[in-house]
Order: sequence, then C-alpha cells, then structure tokens
Amino acid sequence: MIRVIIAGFRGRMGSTAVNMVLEQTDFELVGLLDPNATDKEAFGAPVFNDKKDMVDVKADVWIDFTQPAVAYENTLFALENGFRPVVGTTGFSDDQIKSLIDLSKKEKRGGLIAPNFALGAVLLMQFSKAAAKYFPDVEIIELHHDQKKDAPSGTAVKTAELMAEVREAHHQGAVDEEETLSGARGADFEGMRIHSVRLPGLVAHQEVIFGSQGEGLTIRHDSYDRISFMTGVALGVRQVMNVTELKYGLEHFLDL
Ligand SMILES: NC(=O)C1=CN([C@@H]2O[C@H](COP(=O)(O)OP(=O)(O)OC[C@H]3O[C@@H](n4cnc5c(N)ncnc54)[C@H](OP(=O)(O)O)[C@@H]3O)[C@@H](O)[C@H]2O)C=CC1
Ligand SMILES: O=C(O)C1=N[C@H](C(=O)O)C[C@H](O)C1
Repeated sequence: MIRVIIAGFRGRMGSTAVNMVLEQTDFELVGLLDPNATDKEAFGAPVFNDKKDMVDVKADVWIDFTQPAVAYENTLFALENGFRPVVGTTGFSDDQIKSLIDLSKKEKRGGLIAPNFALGAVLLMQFSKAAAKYFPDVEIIELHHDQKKDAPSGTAVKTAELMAEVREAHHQGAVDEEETLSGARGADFEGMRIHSVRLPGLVAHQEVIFGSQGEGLTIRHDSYDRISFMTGVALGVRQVMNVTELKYGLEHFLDL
C-alpha cells in the first residue's frame, strides 16, 4: 500500500485527486490538509489545518494541489519530514526547484514537481521542443479558467524552458515594433512571447504556434476535465517510490 496525504483536498484539483486515490487498490488515503477545513475527518482520513501537526502521520507520498504562494514551503516540509512530494501546484522559481532537488538528493528521497500531469500536455511540450529546433520563431497562447491565480501558467513556462534548450534566444517581431497598449505583445521569455487568456468555461488549454518562411505549425492540447490530470498523478505517486531524488516534469517517468 502507498500511503498518501493530499494537501489542498477541498480545491478543484485536490478533490479530484481524493477520488482518484480512493479508486486505486494500492493507495491508502492517510491525511488531508486544508487551512480552512472544519471537519476533523473526511473520506475516512484525518483532516489537518496546519501542516506542522502532520509530522507524525505515517505516509509515503504528499500530493500537493494548493496555491503558488505556499507550494515551496509545502514541498520543503514534505521532503524534510519523510514524505515524497508529488506536486502539481505551480509558481516555483528556478532557484526554488534547484534547492528542492539538491535537498532531495541529500535526503535520498524521491519526488516530483510536474507543471502539468496530463499526458497530452507532456507530449505537447516534447513535440514543441522538437519543433523549436527547426522553427525558432514561436509564441505560446495558454488559456485557463478565470479563477487561476498565476500567469503565465506553469505549463507555458515549462514549454518555453524546454524550447529554450534547443533555440537560441532572439528578439521576435519587428526590431522597431511598439506596443501602443501596454502588454499587447505578451510576456517575453528569451524572445518567445507568452499570452495568457482567462475566461469562465475554460479548464486548461495551450497552443504553441510556430512560424517560418511560407509555413506555420500549431500544436494544441486541451484539458476539458480535471480527470485528464489523474493518470499522471497516479503514475507520479507510484514512480516516486522507485527513485531517490526529486524530478521536475512528468516526462522523467515516461518512455518518450
Ligand atoms: N500540475 C497540474 O497538472 C495541474 C496543476 N494545477 C495547479 O494546482 C494548483 C491548485 O489548483 P486548483 O485546484 O485549481 O486551485 P483551488 O484554488 O481550487 O484549490 C487550492 C486549494 O488549496 C487550499 N490551500 C490554500 N493554502 C493551503 C495550504 N497552505 N495548505 C493546504 N491547502 C491550502 C485552498 O483552500 P482555501 O480555498 O480554503 O484557501 C484550496 O482549497 C494551482 O497552482 C494550479 O495551477 C492545476 C491543475 C493541473
Ligand atoms: O490552474 C490550472 O488549472 C492549471 N494549472 C497548471 C499550469 O499552471 O500549467 C496546469 C494546467 O494548465 C491547469
């Protein structure tokens, strides 16, 4: 049995993850965290309001779908207290990811931070990296529900990071272009522009648009339902049991 804690269990993703964990015959839900929960128990597991009260919970994995402001401190807490983090929460800085990987190696503890657990989104990122080698002029449009706290999305940032590995940084668009309305050209990641759309009705979507001489290429992924992330979360929970360091990106556990 893999004993699992879920932080953020009342949220959109956390509640979907509760259902997923309860459905797996090799997972056991052993703890739930939410600062504003009033029940002492839910889904047969104890509920905590403060992570400091969870140090004695016997758990193997800490699933985290909370919010960007607490993602780093929660992951640090998990690693320091013997829980393997499987984190979907976004908003980590490069330095934070690096320091968490260093700590996990020191502790010899497996873990995963995945900006996107949907298998199609992971493929989109890999395909985008392959395309950027030959199509270095590229813009990202990410589209999400209007309650999302961070922009750009973690997926858009990771996509840009992967493309930056094979693409030389350069300015895109006219050298003398001018924004007559501030922000019109979006965020700038080494010259790649990232545009964030927030609308009710959306879940999570991304287009990566490449342009070249006389041709274009568009790669798109859609999560229509949060169930789309659960295959990846379940895979992550099982895989972190077999490794001794924290990985950044679900691709590390896929045969690509
Ligand atoms: N990697 C992936 O595949 C995916 C990642 N995400 C990311 O997951 C995160 C959560 O998204 P979503 O579920 O939509 O957000 P929600 O706002 O629906 O849920 C977040 C939950 O976390 C709770 N929370 C806040 N602070 C803490 C804390 N310190 N400890 C425990 N729980 C806390 C909130 O409680 P309260 O409301 O009471 O404050 C809320 O219930 C976001 O960063 C999002 O970008 C989302 C989808 C997929
Ligand atoms: O907030 C969301 O909903 C999502 N967040 C992640 C991100 O920022 O990339 C993953 C997915 O896009 C859904």
